Amino acid sequence: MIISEIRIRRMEMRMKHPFTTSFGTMQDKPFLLIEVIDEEGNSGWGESVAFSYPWYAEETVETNVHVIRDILVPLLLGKDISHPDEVSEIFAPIRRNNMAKSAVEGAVWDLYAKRNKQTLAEALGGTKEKIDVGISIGIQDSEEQMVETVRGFIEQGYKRIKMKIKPGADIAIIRAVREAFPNVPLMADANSAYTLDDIELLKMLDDFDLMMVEQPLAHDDIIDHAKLQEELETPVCLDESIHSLEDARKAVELGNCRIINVKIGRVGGLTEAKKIHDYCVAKGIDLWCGGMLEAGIGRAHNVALTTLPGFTLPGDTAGSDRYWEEDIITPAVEALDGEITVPSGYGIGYEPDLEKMNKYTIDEEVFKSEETEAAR
Ligand SMILES: O=C(O)CCC(=O)c1ccccc1C(=O)O
Ligand SMILES: [Mg+2]
Repeated sequence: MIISEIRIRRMEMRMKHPFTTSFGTMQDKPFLLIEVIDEEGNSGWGESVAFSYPWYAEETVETNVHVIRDILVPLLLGKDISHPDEVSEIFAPIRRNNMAKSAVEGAVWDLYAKRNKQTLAEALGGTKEKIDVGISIGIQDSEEQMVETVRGFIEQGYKRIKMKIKPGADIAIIRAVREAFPNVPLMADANSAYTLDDIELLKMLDDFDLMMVEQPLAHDDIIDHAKLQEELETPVCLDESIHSLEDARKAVELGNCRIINVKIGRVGGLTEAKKIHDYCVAKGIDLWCGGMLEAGIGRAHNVALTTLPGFTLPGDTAGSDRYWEEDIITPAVEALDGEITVPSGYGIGYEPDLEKMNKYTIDEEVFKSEETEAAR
């Protein structure tokens, strides 16, 4: 397939509720959608998961616009691609900028699956018809409020509860939730808010039968987490530290974690995510698919990835209604009793709703290959 046209759409949506992590609070969500069009006029869609502020990773919406427009589009436009894996090879000389790469590569995966009359899940080698999902809950104002918020999501059927924690909002909150719900699968995500100096506090996590603690230490660490894991019964899960298969291999070989949260954007795309999957299956490391508060396109990609058999634990891919008044795909992603039914349509399997998309579009830049321009 020939990559004839690439479009960058700047979007701006507002989440229903603010989301608070150890870094701060988010509610407005600017992001990018990438549409890749082939010589037959088929299109595939990808979403950049970069935020407007570089608190989670170094990329931002603006760095993604620059890297996609000025570097990735010129590398890809007009190329004849037989498989999306070739996109990561074409992008390999560019260091990092994984969310930018992933947004473009994801659109090519969707396009490829559509051309092959396959679901994206099938194109990736996925096997599940339904996926188990959990929920990620931001830091709340009080223990009571956290308990009530957790109660609401348990009633909706979510299969595991993740709570954000930070110094000063950790043990007491976890204890309150565990006492209220003795049997619910529970975990905590620190988004790098602790250091090894906090080891005595972190060891207290072992009292609450948590499934795991996610990224307790520095975002760029793969040494101290091993020291921590030695001291903890609770499994450590890495999120921010893992950008590639190589990072995953080093983390596992050093004993940094027993579980990995895979985010497509953070690792540079579906091809790399699949490599991490295959490695972790071989090593017996549990996986789950993380979230970046995505709108429909990114959410659909997460659903497809989660159908791979190594995604053994419920992920953060909740239903669209947890985030948005209205999503930009039809149907919206629906979580029923903690499960999402994988759609059967080709590609991502959800239709982009252009009317709704346009409503939240700030602007669009269109790039056409020379052949496409000449044919007009
Ligand atoms: O519901 C979601 O999409 C995941 C929410 C979440 O935990 C999160 C949201 C934004 C940035 C980082 C993280 C994280 O997993 O650390
Ligand atoms: Mg996390």
